[in-house]
Amino acid sequence: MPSYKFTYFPFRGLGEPVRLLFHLADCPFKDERFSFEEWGAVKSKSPMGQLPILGVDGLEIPQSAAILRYLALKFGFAGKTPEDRAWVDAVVDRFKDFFVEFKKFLVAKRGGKSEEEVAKVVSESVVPAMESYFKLLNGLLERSKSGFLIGNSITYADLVVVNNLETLRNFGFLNASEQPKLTALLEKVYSQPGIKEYVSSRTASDF
Ligand SMILES: N[C@@H](CCC(=O)N[C@@H](CS)C(=O)NCC(=O)O)C(=O)O
Repeated sequence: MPSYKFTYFPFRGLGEPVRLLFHLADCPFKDERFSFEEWGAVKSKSPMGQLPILGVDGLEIPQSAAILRYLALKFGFAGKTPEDRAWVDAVVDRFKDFFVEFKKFLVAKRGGKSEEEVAKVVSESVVPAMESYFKLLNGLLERSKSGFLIGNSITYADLVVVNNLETLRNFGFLNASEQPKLTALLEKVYSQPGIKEYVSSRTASDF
């Protein structure tokens, strides 16, 4: 088995789905978490100037979605058919579209903007983007026989979506009574062997 090292910051962000995938697959890896200072010292030598980065026997692979797709194909969580794999990629790409809008909220909130400015970002960017994104996810779950987003078993699309749903829940954008299907997906993914133990022991982070 290759030696895996996964490097990201000490929060969930774009890195946590990869950590969840390693735990789901029960595959050992070095979970390296850089402070911003540690990252600053090595950023210029990194492949694309950003984290996360996956090390595989010394080879560095950047970009969260590329890392997830690479590992999920190896571990069997990328979708069982070519069509399912295409839809898994499509859902992750759709998440990225949503995240462009949602990130505006995180930047405003963490950048010390006033309550009014944050509220403007929420009403102009987050709420409209969330409506269409949630509509897609609910539609997939309505048609799903497995309770997962695509096909008959868990895929890395579920991990990406659920990690972000937790962030949305932490900031008050998701509640169980309004979004029962999305909440059920979150609970189903978090109850998977490997993930369940990891989630119950990890350090909580808002995002
Ligand atoms: N498209 C990239 C985005 C990566 C990204 O935005 N990384 C941020 C943290 S979430 C980062 O490295 N920030 C520090 C920096 O740019 O120096 C991916 O999905 O991996």
